[in-house]
Amino acid sequence: MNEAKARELICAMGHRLYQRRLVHGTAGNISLRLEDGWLVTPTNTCLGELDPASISRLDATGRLIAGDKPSKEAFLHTSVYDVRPDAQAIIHTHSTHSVAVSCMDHPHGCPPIEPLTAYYVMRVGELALVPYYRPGDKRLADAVREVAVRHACVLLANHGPVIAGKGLNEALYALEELEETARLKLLLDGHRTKPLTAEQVAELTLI
Ligand SMILES: O=C(O)[C@@H](O)C(=O)COP(=O)(O)O
Ligand SMILES: [Zn+2]
Repeated sequence: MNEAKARELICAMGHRLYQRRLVHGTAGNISLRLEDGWLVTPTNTCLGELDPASISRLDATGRLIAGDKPSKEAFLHTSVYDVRPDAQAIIHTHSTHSVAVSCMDHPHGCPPIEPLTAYYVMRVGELALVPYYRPGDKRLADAVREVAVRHACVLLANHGPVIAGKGLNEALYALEELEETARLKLLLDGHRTKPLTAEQVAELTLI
């Protein structure tokens, strides 16, 4: 993709996330893969007010070659691109309901959100949970790398979601489905629920 166009797309996506209240303040970051590196949003920037010229341009080794200082999670984005050749875009947010679920005590080995609906399974698949590390910690990027091989959607404990997609729109739609299903999970708290069975999940495919 043409770099100028990619810069515009990142700014437009930041604006959409902000308008939809999926990000607030300066939380979250967005990246887009280029042929020889990638673009990532600058650190400490409001995603609703991005300037195309300030977007950080990193080369294939992760070195900054243009734009402002990159997101502190640039390593985390690289980890995902390294292990998911299909991923062209990544969105990380602190979307409220997803963060709420990320703060719950999940039994070891259980996904943080059960397969409550078919659409959740088709858009998000099985959500991986990564233990808490300080934002920007290299260990966080390493932990994400381990699970991103098998999971396009990852939830960082006490932090928020990281979503990889074939494009920015695909990542956004998965993020929105995750956020709405996290809300459903919280609404269902205290109610007897009946998630889909393994057989029902198996007949669904990610779209
Ligand atoms: O939670 C954090 O601090 C980061 O993961 C984040 O969301 C924003 O960091 P920058 O992209 O460095 O602004
Ligand atoms: Zn964050």
